Amino acid sequence: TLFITVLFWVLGVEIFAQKQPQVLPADQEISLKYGADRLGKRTDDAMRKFRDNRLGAFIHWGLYAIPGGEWNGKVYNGAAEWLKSWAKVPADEWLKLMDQWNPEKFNAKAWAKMAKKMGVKYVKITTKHHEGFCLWPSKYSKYTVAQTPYKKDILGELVKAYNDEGIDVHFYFSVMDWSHPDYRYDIKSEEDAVAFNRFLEFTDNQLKELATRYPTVKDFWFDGTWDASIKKNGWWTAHVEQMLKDMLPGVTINSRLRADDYGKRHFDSNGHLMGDYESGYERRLPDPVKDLKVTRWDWEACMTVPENQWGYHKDWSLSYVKTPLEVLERIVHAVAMGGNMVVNFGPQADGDFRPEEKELADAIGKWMQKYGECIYGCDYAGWDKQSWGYYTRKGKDVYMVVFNPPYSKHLVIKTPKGTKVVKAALLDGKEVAVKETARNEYNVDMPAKDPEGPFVIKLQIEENAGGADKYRDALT
Ligand SMILES: C[C@@H]1O/C(=N\OC(=O)Nc2ccccc2)[C@@H](O)[C@H](O)[C@@H]1O
Repeated sequence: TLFITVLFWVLGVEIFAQKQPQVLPADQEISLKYGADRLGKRTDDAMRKFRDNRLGAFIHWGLYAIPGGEWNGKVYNGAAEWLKSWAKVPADEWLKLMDQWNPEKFNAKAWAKMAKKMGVKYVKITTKHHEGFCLWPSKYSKYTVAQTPYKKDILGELVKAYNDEGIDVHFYFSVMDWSHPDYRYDIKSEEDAVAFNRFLEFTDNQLKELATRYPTVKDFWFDGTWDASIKKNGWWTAHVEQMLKDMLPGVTINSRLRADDYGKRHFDSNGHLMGDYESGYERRLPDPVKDLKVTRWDWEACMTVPENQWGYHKDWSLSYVKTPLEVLERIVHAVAMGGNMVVNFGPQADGDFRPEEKELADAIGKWMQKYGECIYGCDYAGWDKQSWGYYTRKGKDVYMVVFNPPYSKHLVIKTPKGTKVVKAALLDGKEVAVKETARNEYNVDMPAKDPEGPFVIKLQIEENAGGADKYRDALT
């Protein structure tokens, strides 16, 4: 009996183990059925709009906003949207929070106006987070807004309000669903496999429901896809990407959804990006000197204002809260490296925003109003990073976004070979002096009047300017 038991256990583990790729010479690619289906950046209009939008906002709103990080009198300093996990609350007890879901201050039009004033071009909304509570009246779950005192379709109200303001809507969707009895963290038995296949069908149905009910959605941002159960079902992640693209031509899909034949995530076993843009830069950014590889593909970063709070937490004193300037620098840093930035908001349970978030939206909006042309439609300039700040570029225009003015009063520029700086001016047209100091090196003067905050200088350049120059390299 023992032998049989061990045999079955070994077989079981063997059958449900993650497939491993054969090892090949480095230059040889392995054949994949569920790897990247495209090499290089997408060049269609829908992707161009995704890229040109550059600045987005995240909305993390769910039952977790009600307790706001506190459970049974204990405040947890972990991410508030994970409180169910920190406080070890059983799903049925957690979902009883639905009886209190009645955001009497919720006004979708006011949310959309706030986003418009902030200058975001898109908003990513948590349709369903890990807790399994749906902001839309899904017919595949009993844990939705329809079964709360609020009753109405919050997601539908938000999609209309944002779209009416000309703001694109993206859907955050957590595959991991703590409310669903068929969710599995791993597949270790036939029973696991049967249950999880039921779960994948349920998930397909919810995704088709979202795509059908809200056809103006421009993007699906998948999360909750790191468990072994998903990595062992790379085929399903490829199927979901294709299913949504068939239903909504042009829709964009993030890399975090995807796992290939061997469970490799984001980048397949041959190193190619899956999905339409990399979504690994969460609360961190690529280094502007060491990580220039990211300029080869589309990517989108997302960030929290406290150190790590996506959902509403009642006590922001528990961690460092970024100032508007620190948020702004991250936005510019992302665009300067060819990426998008999504700034997170965690609305209160009553449907209003906390004062810090309203002040942040206002401050960012004021800057974008004045300097947004160095963000929207801009990309990596390809020039060496300097200490005073960041370059962005749009066609022939190169922008200097200055965060750290030097005591020398000169902003040093090093241009690529064959590129000359012809003129430099503030965005109001006022010129600032440019002096060539060496081959491909210039000093740009700080403006006479201190801009009192991060500001932009627009450069007029001449590329492939040939001809000998007066400089001699040192003979070393
Ligand atoms: C945007 C955030 O996304 C999450 N998790 O993200 C990740 O786990 N990110 C991650 C994981 C591994 C590597 C890089 C990023 C969620 O758990 C969290 O509540 C929030 O919705």
